[in-house]
Amino acid sequence: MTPVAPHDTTLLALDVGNTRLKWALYDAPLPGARLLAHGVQFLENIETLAEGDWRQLRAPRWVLGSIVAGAGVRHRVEEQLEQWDAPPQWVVPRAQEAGVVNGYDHPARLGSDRWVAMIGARQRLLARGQQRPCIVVMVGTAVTVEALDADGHFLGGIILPGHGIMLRALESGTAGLHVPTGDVRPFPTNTSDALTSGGTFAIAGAVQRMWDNLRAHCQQDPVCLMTGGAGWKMAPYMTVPFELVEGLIFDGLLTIARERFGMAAAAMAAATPSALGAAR
Ligand SMILES: Nc1ncnc2c1ncn2[C@@H]1O[C@H](COP(=O)(O)OP(=O)(O)OP(=O)(O)O)[C@@H](O)[C@H]1O
Ligand SMILES: CC(C)(CO)[C@@H](O)C(=O)NCCC(=O)O
Ligand SMILES: [K+]
Repeated sequence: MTPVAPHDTTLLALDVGNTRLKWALYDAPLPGARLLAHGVQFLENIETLAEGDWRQLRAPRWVLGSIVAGAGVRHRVEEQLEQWDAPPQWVVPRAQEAGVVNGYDHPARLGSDRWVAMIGARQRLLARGQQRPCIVVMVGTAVTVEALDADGHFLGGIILPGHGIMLRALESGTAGLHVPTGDVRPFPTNTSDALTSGGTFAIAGAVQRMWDNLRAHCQQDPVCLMTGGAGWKMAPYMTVPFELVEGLIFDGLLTIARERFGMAAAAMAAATPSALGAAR
């Protein structure tokens, strides 16, 4: 096992989705921490991490992650982390955390990625003084659209198939549809364009609907933050004002990390001022 330096405050943050694992190493468990290294790996290739991307990595003091893949994947990720002395903590959605109140019927049954992204979104809005209703869109294997009111109450959200799953479902459920990539057009006139546009409009339309629902509920225009690996593909076709933000899940993990490890990190930083810098 690689020992951690006594005053090291590094955090390894993990976002394990249904297709890919995304990781980021930060110099401190705080929003705005310096990013030291990051990467992404398809779930099939998790076994290569310890001997590959993570081989030369500075040993993290803490490991905090969101995971929505199954127990088998979690176990395989944990095996890759064994080289370090930091047992991973996996976020389980609570009734409330970091300024977000969880309106789910069974709070722990909410996907941890959805919870963490909402905490990241809330932190981002508050950091710039915007206390407004917020729609959080994540575009990945699945698509989720969450609604938060101006006080940080998660009112509820929707889950829909991602673009890839929609098209594969059509391909396997019909005789006449295959899945060549087409273009998004207002009035598609061939099968490829019809499929590609259908998937894109389904996502954009779902976001519009949730935005309308939230505006009607709050009597105020919501902010819409969109994240996820395929967010940029949706950007040209959105019908509500939105911001594309990279790494909302990592913002959320840093915010949760501050609550869990911030005190310990501050104490270490006080012992060695150079470790964190005077600004923090
Ligand atoms: N044109 C498109 N518009 C919207 N989404 C698309 C488009 N093309 C592909 N996608 C979706 O993007 C997903 C791939 O994005 P990416 O690999 O970044 O997902 P991810 O965020 O890593 O997923 P997860 O976190 O669930 O593992 C595919 O699953 C597919 O559904
Ligand atoms: C919906 C997904 C697949 C999105 O990644 C994930 O958040 C998940 O598995 N959620 C659990 C069920 C729920 O959120 O209600
Ligand atoms: K995801």
